[in-house]
Amino acid sequence: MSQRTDDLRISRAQPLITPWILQEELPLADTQAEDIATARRNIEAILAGDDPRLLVIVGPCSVHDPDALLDYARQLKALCEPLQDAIYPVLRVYFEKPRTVIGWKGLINDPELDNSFRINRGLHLARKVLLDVAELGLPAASEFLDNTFGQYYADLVSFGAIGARTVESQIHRELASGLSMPVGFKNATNGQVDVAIDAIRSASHSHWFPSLTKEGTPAVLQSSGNPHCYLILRGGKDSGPNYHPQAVQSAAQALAEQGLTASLIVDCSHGNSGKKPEQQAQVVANLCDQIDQGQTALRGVMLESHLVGGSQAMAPRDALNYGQSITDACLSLSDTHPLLETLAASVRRAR
Ligand SMILES: O=C[C@H](O)[C@H](O)COP(=O)(O)O
Ligand SMILES: C=C(OP(=O)(O)O)C(=O)O
Repeated sequence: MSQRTDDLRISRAQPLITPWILQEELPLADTQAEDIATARRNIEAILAGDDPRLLVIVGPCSVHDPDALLDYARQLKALCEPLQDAIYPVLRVYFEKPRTVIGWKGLINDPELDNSFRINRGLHLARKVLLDVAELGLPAASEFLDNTFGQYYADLVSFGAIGARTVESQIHRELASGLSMPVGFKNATNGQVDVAIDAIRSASHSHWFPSLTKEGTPAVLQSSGNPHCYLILRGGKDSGPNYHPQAVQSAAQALAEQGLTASLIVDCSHGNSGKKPEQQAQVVANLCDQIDQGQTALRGVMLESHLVGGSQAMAPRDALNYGQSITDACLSLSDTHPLLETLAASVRRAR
């Protein structure tokens, strides 16, 4: 045999379920499909400035325990009911975690949290969680990281995010150009905002790119371009937080200079909180001042919040605290509630 030159570093290959089979097993009911289409339209209207409410994307950094997520979702929904005239809550349901170096990559990649990497089970669980969230009547937001996993669950997502680590990736811009929901692009981890604006411009165009059909066949897809792409300010390593009035105004201006809607979402966590969950409250207070002062470009906020505040180290499933993050530290839901009320009060005053 001649010298082998291929797959030298692939030690295993396992079958992957097809999107079609997963969707057949876990179908989206007509009522929930209507709800998701309505939620996407509502989010688009808010971000376009046609609906005066504030988009609030709130929930755990990542889903590791579907029961705890659903528990959180039920409680969040009840807390937001009296605030519905002013804020539009969307649950963070994040399954794909982009890591700075290494670490648990989320429920799809390793659903048992034990390095067994049962990805078929992870896809199954992710779809089931999203169906349960849809049945509760809450729209879901999720980050798309793998460029094929969306085929398994994007039909259940009302807001998509492209993260700070992939905002400059052409593959992710192509993916966003074909997604059926509004998409937010984070500024880069170093704080650069212009790359996210480039991403919005790129994703608004049609692209041809390789992907997977629902039947699981490799295919070249042509997208039509996504006209509902928006900027998410999340702060950065080099330039620090970017939620304060000057940063928001300058981002709004940079968008307008490119002929884009001056509309943005501020992520109160990540680089804007230095990953200290309690700092999210200060960011919210500052954003409320900006809303009070008539900053209309500010149309959404993102909060990382779970049943229990803080975070815990990865451990076997039965040794974990219920309802506490195993990725970034979160605010507790009880500490999140007053922030939601404050945001709603500001929106009512200003709009
Ligand atoms: O949102 C989650 C994290 O900030 C992101 O996945 C990076 O995490 P890491 O720096 O701990 O790898
Ligand atoms: C990974 C995330 O954020 P960022 O891309 O801003 O680091 C996230 O929102 O989970």
